[in-house]
Amino acid sequence: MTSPGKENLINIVKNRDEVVTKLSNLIKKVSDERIAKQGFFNIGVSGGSLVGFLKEGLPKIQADFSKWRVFFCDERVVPEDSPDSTFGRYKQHLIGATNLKENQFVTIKQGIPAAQAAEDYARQMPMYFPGENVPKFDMLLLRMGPDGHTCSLFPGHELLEEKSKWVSPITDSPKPPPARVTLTFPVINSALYCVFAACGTEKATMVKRILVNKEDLPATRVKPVGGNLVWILDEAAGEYVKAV
Ligand SMILES: O=C1O[C@H](COP(=O)(O)O)[C@@H](O)[C@H](O)[C@H]1O
Repeated sequence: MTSPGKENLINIVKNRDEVVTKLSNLIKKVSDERIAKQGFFNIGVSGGSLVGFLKEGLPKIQADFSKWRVFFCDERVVPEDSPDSTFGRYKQHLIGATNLKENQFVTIKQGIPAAQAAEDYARQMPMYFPGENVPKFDMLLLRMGPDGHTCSLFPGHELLEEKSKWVSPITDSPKPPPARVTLTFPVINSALYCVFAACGTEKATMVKRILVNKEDLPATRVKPVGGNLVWILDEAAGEYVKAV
């Protein structure tokens, strides 16, 4: 059961194709609502397998992409043409496949140290979130790594406790590459929608630790205050979880 206007917290669908479809339809719905209300849609995207989901799903939806402003939940401090560059992968797979243009991506500067890149990214934000004490994204598309990390927020790392910065550098990421820039929890938990999409048996145990056991892991700390938290899982990833 869902409350009116609220999304299901946990959605379990049959397979990866249905995850992609459900995710894309939710993005379209929220994009339409936000554009009708404010004239634009501020979305934050993650890297990893999400790029593949969006590459398949977004070309099939009729969203007004011209009104989108695309930010990065995290980014690796590497040249844009590196296979590790999240922007590089979106540029390769989404621009052209959708009506999104390169200048709609709010990118993280490369060729400078992570600390400066994080400052520069944070400095760009007020332009897109005028008058907001903390940027309130319309939607953040998140992933969960095998250790429970999300964005570039890793288990046990001091960045989990960051309370004031909107964006932080990290230079000791346990997952390579080590230098990255990430949104912090104050921003993540201010979003209107935080959406995790995950597939496959390899995610099942970590999904259980987060959604059933509620262990204190980075992905468990995603709890948007006054917003919606949505998980979209296939049957394999959701093996130990009940849809609610
Ligand atoms: O390094 C990263 O990994 C996580 C998880 O990615 P996935 O491979 O499990 O899809 C991702 O959320 C993050 O953006 C990325 O930098």
